[in-house]
Amino acid sequence: MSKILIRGAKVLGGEPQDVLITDETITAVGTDLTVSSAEGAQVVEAGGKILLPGLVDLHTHLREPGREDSETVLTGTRAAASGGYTAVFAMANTFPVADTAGVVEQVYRLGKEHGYCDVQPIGAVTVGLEGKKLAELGAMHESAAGVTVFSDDGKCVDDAVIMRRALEYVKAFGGVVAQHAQEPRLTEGAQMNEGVVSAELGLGGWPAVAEESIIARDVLLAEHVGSRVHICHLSTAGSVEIVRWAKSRGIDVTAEVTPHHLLLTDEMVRTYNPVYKVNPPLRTERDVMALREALADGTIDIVATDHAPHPHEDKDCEWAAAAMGMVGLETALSVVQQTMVETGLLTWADVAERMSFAPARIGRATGHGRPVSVGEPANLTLVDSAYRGEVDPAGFASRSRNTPYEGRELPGRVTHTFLRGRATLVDGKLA
Ligand SMILES: NC(=O)N[C@@H](CC(=O)O)C(=O)O
Repeated sequence: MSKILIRGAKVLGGEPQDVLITDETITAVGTDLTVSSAEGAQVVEAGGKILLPGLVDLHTHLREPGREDSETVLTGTRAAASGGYTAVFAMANTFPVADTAGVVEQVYRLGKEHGYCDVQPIGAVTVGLEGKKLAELGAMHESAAGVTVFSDDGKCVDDAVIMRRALEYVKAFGGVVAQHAQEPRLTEGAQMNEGVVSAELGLGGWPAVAEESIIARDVLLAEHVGSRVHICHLSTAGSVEIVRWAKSRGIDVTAEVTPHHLLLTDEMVRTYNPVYKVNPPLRTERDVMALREALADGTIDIVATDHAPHPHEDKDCEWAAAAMGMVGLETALSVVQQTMVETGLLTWADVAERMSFAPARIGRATGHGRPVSVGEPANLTLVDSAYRGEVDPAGFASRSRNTPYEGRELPGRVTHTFLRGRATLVDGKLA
């Protein structure tokens, strides 16, 4: 029997408590466990630190199979553990595409084998992400991977009939379609947010309406068929308004925002540094403020990283040729601390809701996003919120280094992560 005592941590940011883990389970939570049941336990001194439920990322690109030069299930789940995650949902835009039971089972098994973080594969909505023909959604759901989230992320399911059918199909087993909202015709040749900066730089603009028009259509489709839709990476103030309206109407919609859309704006593109090139693009200060407010008031349900690793050669080139995407697993919590907690918009308990409880609910991740209480699986994250330090990508566990935060000071550091009672991260080092 293995026992770990986490001593004096502020559980969800509240009063200091001791938390006892026995094997895989939380077996005691209280103010002084040292004398009683905790005898013989290995002690983790956590005075002043915040204890959260293990984080859950609904939007991670692990790249395996096919682009192991940028990330693998092993390196990606090590990055996840470093960032405090105990479960990640792996996007389907791999090579081959995760559009069959075979591919999703492979990704699922790799996650289990490596043991750093649970991997829940996301299945493609359409065969080959081509938007033409529904993939085998039922077979992926019934496979060992038990897929519940389907997405063509990287591409939009732009055909309204295909989207309708997908929504109808997943309804039968309580699944959800996660839409990458990007009207393709409106974003042909787009390189950055359409606005003042794109006009000045002479780069192809990506209008907000390309995102908003798809969200408007899809919440109406979800209402029409009585199904559940999730909107990936909201990036505009208008998208927030549409989701707010849909929720007020009782439509079953959930939405995510990435850490980078809570912090960075299209002003960064003036550097022409492709590290800032991402899909959806960085928007304006007004959008950033609307996204923060929406995450605070619950219009946006969760923070999801959209961790999109790319090798050096795909990013270290001219803007137009560069791949889109940023890594995010290892900096997400720090960015949320800076933009949402230190601004007074969220408490740590709210962070637990938006980065663990709610994503686990949306994706039906069994055993994750559970309260820190007796009898629950010990999936936990310990955060030193007082820490201040510059981001050094050389220390990343991810195989890729395409972070927009290199050299930037960010607050907070995950010191320990526990996956079912086993430490995957100890004192900031992978176990
Ligand atoms: N978010 C990104 O900028 N990139 C994603 C896919 C995508 O959404 O384009 C990727 O897979 O690299």
